[in-house]
Amino acid sequence: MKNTEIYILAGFLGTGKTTLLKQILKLEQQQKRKVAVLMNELGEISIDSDAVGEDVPLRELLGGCICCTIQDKLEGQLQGLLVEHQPDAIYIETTGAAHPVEVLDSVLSPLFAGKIEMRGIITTVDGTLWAARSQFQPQLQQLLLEQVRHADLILINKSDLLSDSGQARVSMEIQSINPEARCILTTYSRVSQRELKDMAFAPKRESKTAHVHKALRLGTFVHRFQKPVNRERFEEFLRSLPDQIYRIKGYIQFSDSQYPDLFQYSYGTPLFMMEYIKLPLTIVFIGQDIDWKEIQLKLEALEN
Ligand SMILES: Nc1nc2c(ncn2[C@@H]2O[C@H](COP(=O)(O)OP(=O)(O)OP(=O)(O)O)[C@@H](O)[C@H]2O)c(=O)[nH]1
Repeated sequence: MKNTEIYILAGFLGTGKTTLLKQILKLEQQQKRKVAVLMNELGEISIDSDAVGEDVPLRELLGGCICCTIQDKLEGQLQGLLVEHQPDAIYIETTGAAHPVEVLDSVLSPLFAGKIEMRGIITTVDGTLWAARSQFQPQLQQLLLEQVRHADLILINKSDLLSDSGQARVSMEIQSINPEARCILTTYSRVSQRELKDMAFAPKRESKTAHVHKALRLGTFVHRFQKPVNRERFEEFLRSLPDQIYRIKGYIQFSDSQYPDLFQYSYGTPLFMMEYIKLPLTIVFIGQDIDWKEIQLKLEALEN
């Protein structure tokens, strides 16, 4: 039997990993390959699991990052997927705060020797975020760098939001940091089967494996809305948020709508998508050094 291919999807919060996973699952389905997904999220609840169809075996690691607190659990979940499903490939979507090498370390455990073939690390980079990275604190800049440095395939995503000269500049910078990786400009993480097939795994030896994201002091907060909220007031709330809230996702219902919206927010940009089914109105926040009590009070005020 062929070894199960393993792919690690890395990249900072909101850069397009789940969008990429959806694309890949579609490509794999066309090839009629059997795949499984292991999804790690910092928050205690998963929003992205809906991205994976019911026919794809999915294991979730919630409430921590593979690369430190839940390394053992990753091994257990991976083992479970291998034994129960014997898939052709397993895609591991890491939290945006994960250091790719530390995730790689857990995958390359002797437990899986002879069972898996490590195919590579795919890193998604938000082109606009990269272009503005000098404004971020050093630990975050370091994490973005490490995610690029250790990738085998790099998607410079959200290229629709970059000018032509911006695309050229970001591509050149990223390629010079990691000349061995294939680097492509994408929108909505669109890759071809060929680009995935051509990827060659090449572990990079020297690395700063410090728990970069611990220094980032990222925290998560979950809020469950008890009732619909006013749209304008919610938008006002978003505008009042500190820049260090990197990511929000979840479901929200507005008082002028019959159904909830899937809500995505990365670096100040909100996106709403109507969902035509009733869903638990839960949203997850990820940010750095945030006074979550204050956020909670503001959210509760929206419901009054
Ligand atoms: N304009 C634009 N938006 C994009 C692109 N790719 C993804 N997005 C949007 O960016 C947001 C984040 O995308 P995700 O795929 O959820 O990002 P992620 O890396 O999985 O996020 P986390 O799981 O929170 O780390 C979503 O609202 C996407 O629709 C792109 O190429 N252009």
